[in-house]
Amino acid sequence: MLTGAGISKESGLDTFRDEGGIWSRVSLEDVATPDAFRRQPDFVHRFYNDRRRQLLTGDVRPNAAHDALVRLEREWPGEVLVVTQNIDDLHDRAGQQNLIHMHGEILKALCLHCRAVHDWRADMDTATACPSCGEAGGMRPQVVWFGEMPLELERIFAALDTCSHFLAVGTSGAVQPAAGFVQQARFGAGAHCVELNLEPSDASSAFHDHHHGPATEVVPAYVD
Ligand SMILES: CC(C)NC(=O)[C@H](Cc1c[nH]c2ccccc12)NC(=O)[C@H](CCCC/N=C(/NCCC(=O)O)S[C@H]1O[C@H](COP(=O)(O)OP(=O)(O)OC[C@H]2O[C@@H](n3cnc4c(N)ncnc43)[C@H](O)[C@@H]2O)[C@@H](O)[C@H]1O)NC(=O)OCc1ccccc1
Repeated sequence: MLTGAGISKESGLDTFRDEGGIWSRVSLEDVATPDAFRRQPDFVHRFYNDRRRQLLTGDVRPNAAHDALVRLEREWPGEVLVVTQNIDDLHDRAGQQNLIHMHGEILKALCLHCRAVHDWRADMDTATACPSCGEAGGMRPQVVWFGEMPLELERIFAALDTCSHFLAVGTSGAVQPAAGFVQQARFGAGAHCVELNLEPSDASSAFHDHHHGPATEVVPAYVD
């Protein structure tokens, strides 16, 4: 199972490429690359502080699509792996167990001095000190930026090589290597591939079946 920003849209979190999406307000080169963080760390911190605060406001919570994937996992214990491109914690809060955040988590922080990773719910800036080494100026959100290696790719590729079903939920298929997972599942493992998305994605042609509509409708309908 691969999920993207579309699964969290109905929980009140913006997607990236849709009308009025995040990348229509700010360019990814200015906030989601290592170079941007070197050039303008305070601007990057403000971007992630805003998204972290939005996630922690009470009215953003898992929706019926997140809950349906938890039911699927309970129905097929040990058989379901959810790989999310999302840095929010909605799958975690819904109770998903076998879950990989391949692009990191906004509620975690990484220290560039000592490489420690900490749970993080507060704002962060260039003066923030690392709870482990005490150094300031090296704290960054534990998220994967463009040009950086996604997390747990070995575990993901191993699952893609052996899966019988591959479902993609709420993703545009615009970003690699995630956008290529369907080809790997279909042609590497012979998996049956299903797209659950508001509209056809850039990778639509690689899927056997398509169920287009809001995630809170098409995911429970497919799972139950
Ligand atoms: C822009 C793109 C061309 N760039 C890339 O793909 C680059 C590589 C690259 C550079 N130049 C290239 C040129 C050609 C090809 C590739 C490249 N990729 C990388 O740099 C990656 C790292 C990329 C990670 C960047 N970080 C993110 N996020 C975390 C940060 C943050 O969040 O701030 S990416 C971010 O955008 C990606 C796409 O977003 P989606 O989740 O799909 O959201 P989007 O808005 O696009 O679409 C929403 C969809 O939902 C649908 N929808 C909307 N509402 C609903 C609804 N209600 N219900 C259902 N569906 C809905 C919409 O219809 C739509 O289809 C996600 O991965 C997301 O995490 N690293 C890497 O390649 O390392 C080396 C490597 C090489 C080989 C093997 C391994 C490693």
